Amino acid sequence: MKTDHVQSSVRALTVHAPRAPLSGSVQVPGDKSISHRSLMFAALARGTTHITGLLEGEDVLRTADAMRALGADITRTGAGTWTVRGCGLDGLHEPADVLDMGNSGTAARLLSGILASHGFTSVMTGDASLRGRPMKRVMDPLAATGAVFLSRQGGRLPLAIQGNANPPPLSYRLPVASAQVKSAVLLAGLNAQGETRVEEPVATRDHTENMLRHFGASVHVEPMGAGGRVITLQGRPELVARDIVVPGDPSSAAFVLAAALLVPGSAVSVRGVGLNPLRTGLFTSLKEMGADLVISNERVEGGEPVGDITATAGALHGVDVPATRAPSMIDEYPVLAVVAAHATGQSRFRGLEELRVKESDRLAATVALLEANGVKVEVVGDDMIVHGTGGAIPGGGLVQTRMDHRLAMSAIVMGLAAGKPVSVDDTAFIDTSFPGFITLMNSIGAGLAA
Ligand SMILES: O=C(O)C1=C[C@@H](OP(=O)(O)O)[C@@H](O)[C@H](O)C1
Ligand SMILES: C=C(OP(=O)(O)O)C(=O)O
Repeated sequence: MKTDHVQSSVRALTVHAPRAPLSGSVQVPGDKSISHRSLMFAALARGTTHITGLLEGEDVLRTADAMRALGADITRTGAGTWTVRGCGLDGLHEPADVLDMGNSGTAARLLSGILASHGFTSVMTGDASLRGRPMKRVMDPLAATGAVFLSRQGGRLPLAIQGNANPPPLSYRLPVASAQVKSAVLLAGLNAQGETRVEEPVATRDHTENMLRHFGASVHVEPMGAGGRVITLQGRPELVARDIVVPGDPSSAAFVLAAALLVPGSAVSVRGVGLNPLRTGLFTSLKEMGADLVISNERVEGGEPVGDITATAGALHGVDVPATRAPSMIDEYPVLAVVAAHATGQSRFRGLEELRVKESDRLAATVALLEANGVKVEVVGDDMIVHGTGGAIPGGGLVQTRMDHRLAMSAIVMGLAAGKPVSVDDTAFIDTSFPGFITLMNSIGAGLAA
């Protein structure tokens, strides 16, 4: 039986409400989406890229290992500071072993675009969670490269790819609102002669578009319909190394800010948070709930908007979040559901079908998290309806985190605001995206057993 290295360190935790309000000013680790892309694109560029603020979570370290296996010279020179000596577009070589992408869907799916458009054979696998997630959503568009894919039934890892070094340009309309699928197609198009085109009916995070432009590719984005976009990429660009500053991850800041909103008397600031408009749906939703959330010191760092966010505890009421907002907050629904459980009145989150295929079935897992702690919640089609307690989450339940880092962190936030302690079966997977989370939460007074 393959032992996934994160699973081998199960870390259960019982969370009690803190004796005093949370307070302080912190920084969260670098953005996971931008960190993955920094390593991948720097490896494809000519020259040496210096990265600061890289997220050193398990998921991103898997990407570093994979790009090394493909020939990039990647070195850690300090906390969050890394150097990548790139190979150029044609410089990657066949990996000598299976590429293990751990728990990371972003790593596996973006890398599939690179592997499909290089003239060698490679095999990707992952942990039990990732091996259960759909890869057909990238295999389908990437088939047009002429690459050959061999996967388990239903398009699941392990996946073997015999790539084509001279793919035709691709043209694809996304059937699901997925930045990972969009990015896989664009990455494959890098090696194609001609223009690759991706239509997305709903805009999704545009870190790939921004960063490819940063490295010198010709990428154009045009509006399409109501909220959609067409992205075009000119193939075979000369990608040139350029330094990268990774902002704080808003999907990680979400947990710290939510805890501050729920623990009475708390006020916490998170500095240097990425504020890419396609990542800030949670903050919009929290403000609609009446949250005292103040964004200050806005600036641009490394081409991305950044700001400091201060959350102050106070009364919250229910919110109706439209499906069109989902892509800009897709990873934040578990923790938003915890905030909604605390609020007064009903909240409805619409169009959550994509939650079913994350590290866990997050729709089912979030429902179970709430119900185990005495909160009434329903699923109607692809919508979740949370019946807020008005500040009296009963608690006292055990949360099964199902190898999902965001379930574990959401359960911890709930425990800090519940009447009775909340038990979390395993916090180990938090290291995939937010190493040091428990230490950081204790630095603002959470009082978690380390
Ligand atoms: O492109 C990315 O970096 C990501 C896109 C999202 O997945 P989908 O694009 O599949 O929605 C998100 O859930 C994931 O955490 C990171
Ligand atoms: C879904 C997530 O990441 P990935 O798809 O990379 O596993 C996440 O970080 O919530």
